[in-house]
Amino acid sequence: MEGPVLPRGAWRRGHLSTPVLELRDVSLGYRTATGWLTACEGISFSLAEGERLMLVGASGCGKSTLLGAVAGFHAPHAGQLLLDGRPVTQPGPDRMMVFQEFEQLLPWKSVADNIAYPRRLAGTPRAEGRREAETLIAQVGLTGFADAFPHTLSGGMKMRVAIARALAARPRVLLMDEPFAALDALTRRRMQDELLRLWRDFGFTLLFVTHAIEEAVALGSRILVLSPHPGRVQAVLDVPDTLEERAALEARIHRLLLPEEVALHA
Ligand SMILES: Nc1ncnc2c1ncn2[C@@H]1O[C@H](COP(=O)(O)OP(=O)(O)OP(=O)(O)O)[C@@H](O)[C@H]1O
Repeated sequence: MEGPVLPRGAWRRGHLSTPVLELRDVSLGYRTATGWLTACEGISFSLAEGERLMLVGASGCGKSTLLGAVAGFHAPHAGQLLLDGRPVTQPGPDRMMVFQEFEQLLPWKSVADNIAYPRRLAGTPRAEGRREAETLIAQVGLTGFADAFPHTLSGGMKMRVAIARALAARPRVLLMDEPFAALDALTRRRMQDELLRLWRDFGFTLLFVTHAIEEAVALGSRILVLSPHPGRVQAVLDVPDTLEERAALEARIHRLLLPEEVALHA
């Protein structure tokens, strides 16, 4: 197989010590029929180039809202949200999002055209976009499917296309919102391994939402644990290297997220 057409760190810009993403005391919420609903509050963290930060927390603690704010879909109610030191004000191809839904591809475009689409929008010539797409197709294990249409693919294959499309845009941060939650257990495991392999190839910066603690420990370099609704930062934990230490970290996060259940089993 050809080497990555997008070499490791191709879309890197800043100095290594400058955070790619920084949240300072960010609060987010929604105006509802009955008033203001705070989704999460006082959130501060920064994400360095090449880091893999996992957001975990109970359902409704604001994980997707937080990711959506980084994507530029919601403005903070309070605080600052900075990408490369500049406030995020709108969505952009520098923050590509991969969702859980299988139907996130353009159904009328082939696999290659879906993957090339963000680059085409950015003005990349068709032939170059196609060449990049074909290399990415090989890298996500879909050789032979460049001209297939999304409806002919399995859920796992669609997810591979969505990841390749996001990487094609060379985002400053790759945003993933429970991307593997709808896959069967085996495919999910395989996709987790593939994501780490792609990360080793490309060195992208990752912000990943999951409520699966094992997935967070398997994929993250750091884990941010949010408290239940409205979400606040409960802990930010480095993921260690050894299996024993990782098992201990999983147990610790379980205790943080499910204190009652742990007490029941004590
Ligand atoms: N469009 C919306 N309008 C009003 N309230 C919303 C909207 N979207 C989310 N919320 C509320 O904001 C809070 C946070 O929701 P969010 O989806 O961010 O949580 P989450 O941690 O991602 O949950 P889950 O793990 O179940 O996906 C919840 O109380 C939810 O009901």
